[in-house]
Amino acid sequence: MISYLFLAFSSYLVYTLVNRVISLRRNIALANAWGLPYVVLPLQEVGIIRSALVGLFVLPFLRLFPFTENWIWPKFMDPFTHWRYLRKYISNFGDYYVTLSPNSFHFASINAEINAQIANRRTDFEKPVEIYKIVNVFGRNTLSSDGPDWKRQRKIISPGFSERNNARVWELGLSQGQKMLEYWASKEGSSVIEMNVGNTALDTATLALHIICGAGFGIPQIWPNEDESALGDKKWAGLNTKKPAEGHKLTFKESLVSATSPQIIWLGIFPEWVLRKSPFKVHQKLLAARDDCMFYFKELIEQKRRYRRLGHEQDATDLISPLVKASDDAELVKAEGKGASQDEGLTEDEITGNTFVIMFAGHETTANVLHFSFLFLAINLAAQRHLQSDIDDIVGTRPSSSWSYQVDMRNLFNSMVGGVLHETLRIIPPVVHVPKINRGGLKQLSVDGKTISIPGNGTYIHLESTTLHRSRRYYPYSPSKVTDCSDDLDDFVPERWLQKTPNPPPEEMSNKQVDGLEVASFEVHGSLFRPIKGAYMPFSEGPRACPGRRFAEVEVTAVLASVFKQYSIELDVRMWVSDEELDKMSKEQKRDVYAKAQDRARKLIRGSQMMFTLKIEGDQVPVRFVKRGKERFADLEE
Ligand code: HEM
Repeated sequence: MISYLFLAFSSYLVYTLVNRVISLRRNIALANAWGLPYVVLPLQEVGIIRSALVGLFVLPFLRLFPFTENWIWPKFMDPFTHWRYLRKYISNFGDYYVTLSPNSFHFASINAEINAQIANRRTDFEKPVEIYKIVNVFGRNTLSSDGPDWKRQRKIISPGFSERNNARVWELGLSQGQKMLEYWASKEGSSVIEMNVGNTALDTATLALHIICGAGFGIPQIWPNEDESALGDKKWAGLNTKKPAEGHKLTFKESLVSATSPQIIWLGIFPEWVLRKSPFKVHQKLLAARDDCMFYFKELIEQKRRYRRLGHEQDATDLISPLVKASDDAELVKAEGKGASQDEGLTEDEITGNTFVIMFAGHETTANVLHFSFLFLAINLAAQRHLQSDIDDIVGTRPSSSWSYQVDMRNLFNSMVGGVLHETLRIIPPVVHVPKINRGGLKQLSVDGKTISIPGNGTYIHLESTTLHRSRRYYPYSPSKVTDCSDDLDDFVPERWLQKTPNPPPEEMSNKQVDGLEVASFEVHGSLFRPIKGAYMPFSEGPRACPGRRFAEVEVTAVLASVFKQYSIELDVRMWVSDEELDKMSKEQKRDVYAKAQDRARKLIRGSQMMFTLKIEGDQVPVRFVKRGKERFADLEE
């Protein structure tokens, strides 16, 4: 009996092995036939969970064997190889290449011409929605849909991203920037002159959450040092009070924080009924947060409905009211017997799904840009001084409460403030690559005057932003002042975005609408360097580009300008010397100690890990915000 079992098992193994060898040879032949440079891998995975498993188990296992250090293929098995190794290994292959294994054929591009074609041919190159299932925990949504389903949802959410909404983001960005400073000043050991902040990521996350709640949902939020009376008549139990609504464990803010944490991955691994029976606290806490969050979403949606019924619809500038309106209008059409409402509205499940996705996609991304901008400016004091001088030139001595969206936003965006925003997104984009899939037949693309073919039948495509954004082909550069590299494309140099002559308005801006959105006035006749199409991809491009791009740009511009108008940021060097010791130091000694802090901060930023977006895990970079004029390292500017 045992020998029969053994025979059956060995036959199965041999069959599988032979099959794999045949498909690998076929994939290699395909790559050769189409002249695509390739790397062979034993396996490659896509999707948040599967690629996390490779990153957490397979690669660390290989690293246990020192002889694998010089092997190239494990580097390409890393789902985030472009961030991890930047240009190091990719440069062997040129602007595009294929990674293939017995059961997969993936195409990666760091070429602007290719990216622009792929991103704009939506039906040829679809979104691999199966890898976004995890964001369906609150219902179906635009991020995880494709085809007509996506088109319908996108048409409904887009009008919310209007100039009226951007203006609201502007006001909130300015006021929340101030409130974050007040919160820091209120903490023990800090004052309005000098604030110690151990981890800016936590507070930029709170700030971004407040802005998405305020401008996205119409629910103002308060900082821990603020009193609920600051909410005036906009105080709603649980939605923005310090205590949860009756019968709930968490407030809206707390439940949002949990529901968007990496723990959410459990809901993608196990069905809900399994998690409900799980003895682990982490699973029970996650489900409780999910349930509370769903309760608050429903409350919020009901609130928008009531508001509409009271006839206040015209005043609504948030992103959720258009979803509710579309669903109510479709219901009305249905009730009147005029038919096909499902082609126009959203189901209740889609309203909660999209509410969550707007929050999820818009919160952490923007918070990260602010966090890394702060750190880069603390490292690069000369750039910070240039930023402050531009802010002073634009807003003078006017208080931030009087800065206008129409004029000041445009001017700040086209100055070093916009330079810092673009440079941070260039170096460390929160979304490191844009995935696509070719489900159909062979597709042709033109590149550098040649035609290349992309095989079909489920070829995954990765448009890799981190390496693309470091290409000498697309970005102005000079020799690095930080390393011995002959270009500074790995360094934070926001000045590279400033140019003397304004750009002509881009083609699509001359139409009244961009992707269904109103023209954003601050980009028309902008003077910042404008990379060619497909070369700058933090927000993706084409019909599936981020609808929240302007929301994020306005938010970051407002917060940076309001903070740096009054304060400077410096790395906290107390890990090496006390304040008293520092006061007695010569300029050279101060330069040395600051260099240590810069070096440590650069290393920690480079070590950022992908947890939905790039984040510094573990040790953080402590900083100090000091009133302008009170800087300790003002004389060190490079
Ligand atoms: C710096 C901040 C941001 C970055 C870097 C960013 C980046 C992106 C990228 C790359 C995509 C395309 C993803 C893909 O195709 O796989 C995307 C989609 C999306 N983003 Fe953003 N985003 C940002 C801010 C925002 C904000 C503030 C909002 C909302 C308030 C938002 C809402 C969305 C939504 C709803 C989608 C899905 C669109 C669709 O598939 O139709 N994003 N974002």
